[in-house]
Amino acid sequence: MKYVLASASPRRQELLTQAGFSFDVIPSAVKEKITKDIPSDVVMELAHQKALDVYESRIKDNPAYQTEDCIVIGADTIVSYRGEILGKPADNEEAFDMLSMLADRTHQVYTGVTFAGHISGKQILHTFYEKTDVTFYPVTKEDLHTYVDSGDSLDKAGAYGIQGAFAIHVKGIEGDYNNVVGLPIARLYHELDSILPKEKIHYAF
Ligand SMILES: Cc1cn([C@H]2C[C@H](O)[C@@H](COP(=O)(O)OP(=O)(O)OP(=O)(O)O)O2)c(=O)[nH]c1=O
Repeated sequence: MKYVLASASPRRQELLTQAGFSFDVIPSAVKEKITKDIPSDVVMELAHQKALDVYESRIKDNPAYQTEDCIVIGADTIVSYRGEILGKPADNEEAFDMLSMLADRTHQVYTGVTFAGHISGKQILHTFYEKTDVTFYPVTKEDLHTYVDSGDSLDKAGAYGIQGAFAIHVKGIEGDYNNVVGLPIARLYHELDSILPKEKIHYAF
């Protein structure tokens, strides 16, 4: 079994490696197009676009991937607060505004995941999402500025990384921590398990 991660995110690569998978990395260059408006649909739509883009442009007709079963994994993460969808902030000002809105409240983090590939000659296309609730303590303006000025916000949905310095403001979470970081690895394993014969899921441990 060959796995391909359709992502440039170092966090997703780390999580998949930690879980014992070996895989190639082929980031998707697809121009993401949102046509849905509820968060779970948006992340599934974007994960689908990323996985399918890599599968169709780099895998499907590539002889190097024809001799074996292959699954491309695409993922997308967004933050949602009261129906508003927050992706990556455009600049520090937007990052500050996002974090001001999220401070002292509970918001949701959604990650969508798509498997696109071929197993025993049959096409596979499978998508799911996972949701985690995250609650922040109240955060002073000064602390928000310090964090945003560190530059950690810009490549992250909702303008924070739970795995970094912003962890000091996280009061609690309900659900899968890894889902917030960008890949719900336990759900991913169980979804693979639900669509593949057990002997086909090759991982290191
Ligand atoms: C909320 C949160 C998000 N993030 C990250 C995960 C994702 O990398 C990023 C959301 O952007 P995405 O568009 O989901 O992913 P990406 O652009 O980083 O990578 P690719 O499209 O190539 O797969 O935010 C954290 O690292 N920590 C957090 O606490």
